Amino acid sequence: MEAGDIQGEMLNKTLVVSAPGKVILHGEHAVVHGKAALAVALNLRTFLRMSPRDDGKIFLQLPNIGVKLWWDLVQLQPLLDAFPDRTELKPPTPEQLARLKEFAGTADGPGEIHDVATVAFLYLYLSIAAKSGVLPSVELLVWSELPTGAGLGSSAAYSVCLAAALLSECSVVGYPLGEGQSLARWTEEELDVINKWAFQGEQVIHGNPSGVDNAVGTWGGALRYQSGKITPLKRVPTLRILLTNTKVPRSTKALVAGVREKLLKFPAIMEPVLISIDAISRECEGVLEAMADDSSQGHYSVLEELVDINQHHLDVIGVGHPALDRVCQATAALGLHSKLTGAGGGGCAITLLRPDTPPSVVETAVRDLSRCGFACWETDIGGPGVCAHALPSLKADVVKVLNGI
Ligand SMILES: Nc1ncnc2c1ncn2[C@@H]1O[C@H](COP(=O)(O)OP(=O)(O)O)[C@@H](O)[C@H]1O
Ligand SMILES: C[C@@](O)(CCOP(=O)(O)O)CC(=O)O
Ligand SMILES: [Mg+2]
Repeated sequence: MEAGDIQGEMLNKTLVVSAPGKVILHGEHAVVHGKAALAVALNLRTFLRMSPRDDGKIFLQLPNIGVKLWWDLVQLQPLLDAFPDRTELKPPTPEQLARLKEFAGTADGPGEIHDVATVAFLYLYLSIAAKSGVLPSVELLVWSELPTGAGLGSSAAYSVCLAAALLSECSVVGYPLGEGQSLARWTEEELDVINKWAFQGEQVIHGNPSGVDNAVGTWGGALRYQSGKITPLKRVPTLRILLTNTKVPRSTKALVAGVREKLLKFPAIMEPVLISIDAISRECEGVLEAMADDSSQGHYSVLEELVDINQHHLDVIGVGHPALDRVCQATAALGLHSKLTGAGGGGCAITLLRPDTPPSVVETAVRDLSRCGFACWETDIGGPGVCAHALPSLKADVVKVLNGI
């Protein structure tokens, strides 16, 4: 395909999309090895604004990580050789990734975080261009309320936003926002397409993702995920969750690779731990369902025990961290129960609160955890998946960032 040789149809208007982060209640890491995970959408989102240009250039701005790049379409066009239009989506090959990394020229740049985000963008842009026959000249700005690299699925929210916007721009899916609407969602079939492409972005960022994070980013709400099968949890009670970001940096890709190594080294020891984590997810799902009809306090004791057991398991598979231990200890001193969430090794922990946990206990927990240098807040869960927005309908601070102010 030549840069000027447009075969497909372009949408050619400004798109604004958002996707939520997530909290994994149970099943992180085990889900990479075919076990079940329970995950819920967070009320913190990633936003993307994409506008057409008429100068044959592509601009990419990622203010969370200080990336500001641009390319000419004629520079990108030769890279399409590495992206044959396949009907079936295949994982990125090491050759494709090496070529994109070399092209992005980030080898002597500010490091892994920037490389990965840029290469994930280029990978999705070029694969969708190869599929649709459209190589659009656009400027993109992606900004997130989520901390990046902290276990709350920022990589998946980033991939979901890119997939939704690029697929819409190249008319692989429709753009659902009509005239006068402030918010709209794609059809179930289109969401399925967006989710599959977002998984490709996660493969670039994580190496070997399970797909749970992009599923929550796409569908929102609460779901059970196992080996690609997404089951919405319809009867989840309103859970109160305290989130703590230890601010210890870590990479999901490295942690997932570490667990795989341990599993290969000690299969007879590690596989039973993963089986037990799977059983915890199933037990938790049963309890959550029972709570929809009966809100007795006994259910909370079981949920708390499951949190404690799983935290120990996650330590055993090597994804704990002293900072996460401090969260568990500080909250245990107040009778609360915590576990890491996401890839661990630092990043975030969740603390389960009961409906009647007194405000004074929550305030003390927040104070104690803040004194450790952690960020800590009570959060809402179960928000919507990927959405298209009219820019003026978003919160003023988000509009400001998306306008590049
Ligand atoms: N808003 C964003 N802007 C740019 N890159 C992002 C953004 N959110 C996530 N990323 C990419 O995802 C990576 C973090 O992914 P990961 O290690 O899986 O952590 P998590 O998904 O838990 O936040 C970042 O290093 C960056 O490359
Ligand atoms: C560890 C894992 O289960 C979740 C990773 O989540 P996060 O990138 O830390 O937000 C990996 C995966 O499911 O792909
Ligand atoms: Mg991630």
